[in-house]
Order: sequence, then structure tokens, then C-alpha cells
Amino acid sequence: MMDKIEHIGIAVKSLEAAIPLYEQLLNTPCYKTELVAAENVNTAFFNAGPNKIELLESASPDGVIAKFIEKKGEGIHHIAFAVADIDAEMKRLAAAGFTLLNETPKQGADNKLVCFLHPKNTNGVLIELCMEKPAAQ
Ligand SMILES: C[C@@H](C(=O)O)C(=O)SCCNC(=O)CCNC(=O)[C@H](O)C(C)(C)COP(=O)(O)OP(=O)(O)OC[C@H]1O[C@@H](n2cnc3c(N)ncnc32)[C@H](O)[C@@H]1OP(=O)(O)O
Ligand SMILES: [Co+2]
Repeated sequence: MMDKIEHIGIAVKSLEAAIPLYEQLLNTPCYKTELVAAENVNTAFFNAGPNKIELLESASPDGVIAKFIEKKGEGIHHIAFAVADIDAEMKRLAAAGFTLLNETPKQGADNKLVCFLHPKNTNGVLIELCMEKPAAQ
């Protein structure tokens, strides 16, 4: 089962410019920035009630965010749902015919394991599943 919307990802050209703007918009400070090297993105997070906003800036000119902005411009890039068991959700969705963009959960921001679903099977919306990483044994 999908739980709440964990965050909405927004592609921006410049975090330096977008962070103060979103701080003003949401009337709350950015609580963390993080480079997610595996995804080639710099991220910035804000709380919005029970949900979060994730700003995404490409960490290199050939990253997925740079490509997205080149094609579509800045804007909403993905919707992330919190899931309690990412392996079980990935199995369920693959069996239902969705296209998983990674076959095993991968490292996301904020100590999460994540999986993306191709937008071609989800009405043009890139979906992210994310699960809090279990504490190391
Ligand atoms: C840090 C982490 C976290 O929260 O923890 C994150 O969020 S990282 C967030 C950044 N990482 C990711 O997004 C990883 C998953 N994304 C990907 O693997 C890729 O971006 C794909 C979604 C497969 C697209 O890559 P691809 O090389 O195929 O790009 P492309 O430009 O040729 O796009 C193929 C088709 O998908 C569409 N397309 C591309 N990105 C899209 C998006 N974000 N939302 C909706 N549609 C999208 C294009 O317009 C195109 O449609 P047409 O064919 O109709 O022209
Ligand atoms: Co995300």
C-alpha cells in the first residue's frame, strides 16, 4: 500500500536562487541540503505540513534534471509516495505491469531507499517510492 505523499520534487536551474524563494513562499527555512551523488542531483528540503518539497538542481550538465529542464523547463518533476515495505511494493507494481526504473532499491536523499516508475505507464507522471532505511543491525 502507498502511504502519504512523502514529497513533491521540483526541478530548478539554481538552488541558490530557488531556496530563498521557496523559503518565502512556504514561510519556513530550508531544513537541509544534500548532494545525492548516485542521482547526480543537489537537493534542498522544506517541510510543508506533513509533506515535503524537494528542490532538485542538476549536479552536472548531463544529469537527468538538466535533461528534464532542457526539454520541459523548470517545474514539477516527480511525486514521491512513502511506502512501508519497498521490496513488496516494487514486486506488486512490477507484477501489475508498471515499469520500474531500478530493479533493486537505491540510495535516495534523507536516508531513504527509493525506486522510480517510468512516466510512460503513469499518465506522464514520474513516481518515486521511498522508504526510511532500516537502522543498521
Ligand atoms: C534524490 C532522490 C530522492 O528524492 O531521494 C530524487 O528524487 S532524485 C530525482 C532524479 N532522479 C530520477 O529522476 C531518476 C529516475 N529518472 C529516470 O530514470 C529518467 O529521468 C527517465 C524518467 C527514465 C527519463 O529519462 P530518459 O533518458 O528516457 O529521458 P528522456 O528525456 O528521453 O525522456 C523520455 C520520456 O519521458 C519523459 N520524461 C522524462 N522525465 C520526466 C519526468 N520527470 N516526468 C514526466 N515525464 C518525463 C520525457 O518527456 C520523454 O517523453 P516523450 O517520449 O513523450 O518525449
Ligand atoms: Co525525490
